Amino acid sequence: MLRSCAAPLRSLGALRGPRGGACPPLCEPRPALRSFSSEKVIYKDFSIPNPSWSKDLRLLFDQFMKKCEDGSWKCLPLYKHGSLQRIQDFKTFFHDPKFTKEDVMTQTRLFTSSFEEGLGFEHAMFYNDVEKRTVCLFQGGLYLEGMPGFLHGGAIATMIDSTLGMSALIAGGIVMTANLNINFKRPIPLCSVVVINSQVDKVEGRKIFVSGNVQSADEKTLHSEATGLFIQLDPDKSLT
Ligand SMILES: CCCCC/C=C\C/C=C\C/C=C\C/C=C\CCCC(=O)SCCNC(=O)CCNC(=O)[C@H](O)C(C)(C)COP(=O)(O)OP(=O)(O)OC[C@H]1O[C@@H](n2cnc3c(N)ncnc32)[C@H](O)[C@@H]1OP(=O)(O)O
Repeated sequence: MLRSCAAPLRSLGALRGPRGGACPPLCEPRPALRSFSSEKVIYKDFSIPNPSWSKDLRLLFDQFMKKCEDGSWKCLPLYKHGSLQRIQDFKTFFHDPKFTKEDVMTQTRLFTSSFEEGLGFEHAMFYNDVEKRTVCLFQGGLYLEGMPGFLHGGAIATMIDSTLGMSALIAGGIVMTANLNINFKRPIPLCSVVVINSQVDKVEGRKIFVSGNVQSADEKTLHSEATGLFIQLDPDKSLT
C-alpha cells in the first residue's frame, strides 16, 4: 500500500530554530497540489514507495512509518521543485534575482530528485525531534556508479550532505554547508539499501555542527562516517 509522508508531518510546522526562527519551509505541511503563479505545478511527494524500491527499502520505510504513529518520528516530504516559500526565503540572500525568477525556478530540479525513477537517489527521510536525529533510507541506483558495481563517492557525499543538512536546517532554518568530512570505510554496492543517521551535536551562534554515519540496512556494515559544519545564513550578507 502506498502511503504519503505528508500527513504525519503536520505537527513539524510548529518547530522553532535555536534563534527563535520559524521552522524552515521544507518542514511545513504542504498540500500535494499548489499553484505556482498562474501556472499549476504539481508538488508530488516523492518520498513514497515506487516500483523501483527494493523489498529492503519498503520494509525499512514501513518500519519508520510505524514509528511515526505515536508522533515520535515524522516523515519528511521530498519534492522535485523548490516551493514558492523557499524561493521567497532565498530571495533575501541572493541579491542577483536571475535565479529566483519564477520562470527559471520552475525549470530547476533538486539534484537528488532529478533522475528517473530507480536510477538515482531513491530515498525517504524521517526526523525525531526529541533526539534531534534525521534518518535517510537510501537506495542508490544504476546511474550513480563509481567503481564498477559500487556507488560513486560523490553520490554518497551528496546524500550525506542532504541528510546532515536536513538536521541542520531543521535546527537552524536556512543554512549552507561550510564543511563536510567523510571517511569512506566500506564501499556501497549499487542498488543496495543503506541507512544514513545524523544528529546535531552542537550549535554555536550561526554554526551548527552535525555528525552522522552510513550503515547497511542490517546494521552489520559501517560504510561511512561524517561530520559537517552548517552555517545559518546572515540576512545582512549577500551570498554573491
Ligand atoms: C544544507 C542544506 C539542507 C539539505 C536539505 C535536504 C534536502 C533537500 C530538500 C530541499 C532543498 C533545500 C535545500 C537545498 C538542498 C541541498 C543543499 C545541500 C547543501 C549544499 O550543497 S550547500 C552548497 C555548498 N556550500 C556552499 O556553497 C557554501 C559556500 N560558502 C558560503 O557561502 C559561506 O562561506 C557561508 C555562507 C557558508 C558562510 O559565510 P558567512 O559570511 O555567512 O559566514 P562567515 O564566513 O562569517 O563564518 C561564520 C562563522 O563560521 C565559521 N566558518 C565558516 N566557514 C567555515 C569552515 N569552512 N570551517 C570552519 N569554520 C567556518 C567562521 O569562522 C565563523 O566563525 P566565528 O563566528 O566563530 O568567527
